Amino acid sequence: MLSFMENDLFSRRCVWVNGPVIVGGGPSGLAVGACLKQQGIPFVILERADCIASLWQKRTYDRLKLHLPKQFCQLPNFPFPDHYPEYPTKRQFIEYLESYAKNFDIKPHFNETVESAKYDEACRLWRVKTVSTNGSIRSEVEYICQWLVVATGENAERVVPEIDGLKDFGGEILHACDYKSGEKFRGKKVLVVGCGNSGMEVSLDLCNHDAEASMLVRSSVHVLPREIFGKSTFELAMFMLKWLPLWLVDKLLLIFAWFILGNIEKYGLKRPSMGPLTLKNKHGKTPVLDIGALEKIRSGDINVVNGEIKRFSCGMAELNNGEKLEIDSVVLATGYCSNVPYWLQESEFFSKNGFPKAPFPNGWKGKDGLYAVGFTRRGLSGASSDAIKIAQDIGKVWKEDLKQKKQKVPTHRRCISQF
Ligand SMILES: Cc1cc2nc3c(=O)[nH]c(=O)nc-3n(C[C@H](O)[C@H](O)[C@H](O)COP(=O)(O)OP(=O)(O)OC[C@H]3O[C@@H](n4cnc5c(N)ncnc54)[C@H](O)[C@@H]3O)c2cc1C
Ligand SMILES: NC(=O)C1=CN([C@@H]2O[C@H](COP(=O)(O)OP(=O)(O)OC[C@H]3O[C@@H](n4cnc5c(N)ncnc54)[C@H](OP(=O)(O)O)[C@@H]3O)[C@@H](O)[C@H]2O)C=CC1
Ligand SMILES: O=C(O)C(=O)Cc1c[nH]c2ccccc12
Repeated sequence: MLSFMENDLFSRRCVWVNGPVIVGGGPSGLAVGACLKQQGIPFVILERADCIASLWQKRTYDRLKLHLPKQFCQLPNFPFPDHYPEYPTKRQFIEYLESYAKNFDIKPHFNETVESAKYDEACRLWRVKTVSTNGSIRSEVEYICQWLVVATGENAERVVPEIDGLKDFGGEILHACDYKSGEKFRGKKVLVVGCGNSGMEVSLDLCNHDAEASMLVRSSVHVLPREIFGKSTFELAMFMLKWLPLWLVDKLLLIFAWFILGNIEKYGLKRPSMGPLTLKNKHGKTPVLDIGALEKIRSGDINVVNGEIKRFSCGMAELNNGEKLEIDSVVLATGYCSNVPYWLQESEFFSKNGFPKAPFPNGWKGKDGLYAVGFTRRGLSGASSDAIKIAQDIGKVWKEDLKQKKQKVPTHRRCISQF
């Protein structure tokens, strides 16, 4: 390790990593780490936050629960405790991840943000640069490694739309990732922009805290019941997909949804023309799994507003159709995006939107030792299947290298023993 300090406020180091560098200490990074540990392969995880799974610990609301049953959300080689409910709470999921990291003795480097990563053709190694600040001290580290595993997630950055007049609005405007609870909005008129799972659940939470929630739907949305005839919709869909084509499973899901939820279009929730799983596969748009918002929409407690925001003014949102909404606060449940294009200098494997170009199940491996985990648009189960494949793939090369090194060892040992 080379290390030098230029002055008190700035340090720069260069570190050789024997094994892969994993960028991101969320469920995906931890899963790869655990699978590598099992093969005795060392690695370094770089995490920009001061904890593991920062999305879950810092950027989600209090009432959040997993919306897929627990068997689809557990990471490799470490099941959820038996006493966990079918849909663990956010706290339980975080505790599970903490014990996962402890069980496999995974210790990420916290507070280190990867700002660039580049393959050095000359030495055939990756150069990964991180920045961390501790008070007034800025530290830069360059990690050099043979393998780079991208595990920064599909939800790395918030999407904040540019809407005229946001500055003139006057009330509170926050993204869903900063929303914790409806407590502080009691009695307030809140506009929730977006009707994905976040928009629906934030609206429901606001309602449960006696706030007046309006939810803006600009295009369309698939709402499915979380359970169909007592069985999880997701599980049922996965089961049907073993025997039936995607389009047919989509049709059946919509028939069941119609049977259980009725016609939701009359509440302003227009369904997309593509089926729910096809849409998820093609465009990554997750269907809403209803956990109670629909009932509040039916009863009129959540007010669905169709349209797009034209501009904000003082205490007001004006829509394209001329409608004006008087509101106190705005929650932007407008989704997330990948941040890979900001730091990874590579354009063959990753596309401009920060997702691997190859669709599932082929988007986990690039060339020159580059891997991606957790970009399958299949939630935690997709991340787990990527992690297993990546660790196996690295393991093969690792064992081969080890064999070659061992073959060289006797001569080396002889040399030493001659002294
Ligand atoms: C509200 C919400 C609920 C969800 N519920 C479910 C569910 O019930 N079931 C399911 O299967 N999926 C769910 N998901 C999908 C979600 O993608 C996964 O749960 C999971 O968090 C993905 O793990 P990940 O490690 O890939 O990404 P993340 O959890 O986002 O972790 C990525 C980590 O990388 C770090 N990072 C990012 N950029 C950098 C950088 N440049 N340098 C260093 N570190 C960096 C981040 O700080 C973060 O800790 C949910 C998503 C959201 C937003
Ligand atoms: N309990 C759970 O497990 C939960 C899981 N999640 C997951 O987290 C991920 C992210 O979900 P979510 O945060 O809901 O994001 P999504 O990307 O799913 O939804 C974003 C919503 O915002 C709308 N939108 C975006 N920009 C604008 C704009 N400028 N004006 C009006 N509307 C806009 C979109 O509309 P349009 O369709 O027209 O683009 C869409 O309705 C998903 O995978 C989801 O399943 C989230 C919450 C809870
Ligand atoms: O909640 C998410 O973000 C997920 O990605 C979980 C998920 C993967 N595939 C799905 C299909 C229907 C509903 C949720 C998911």
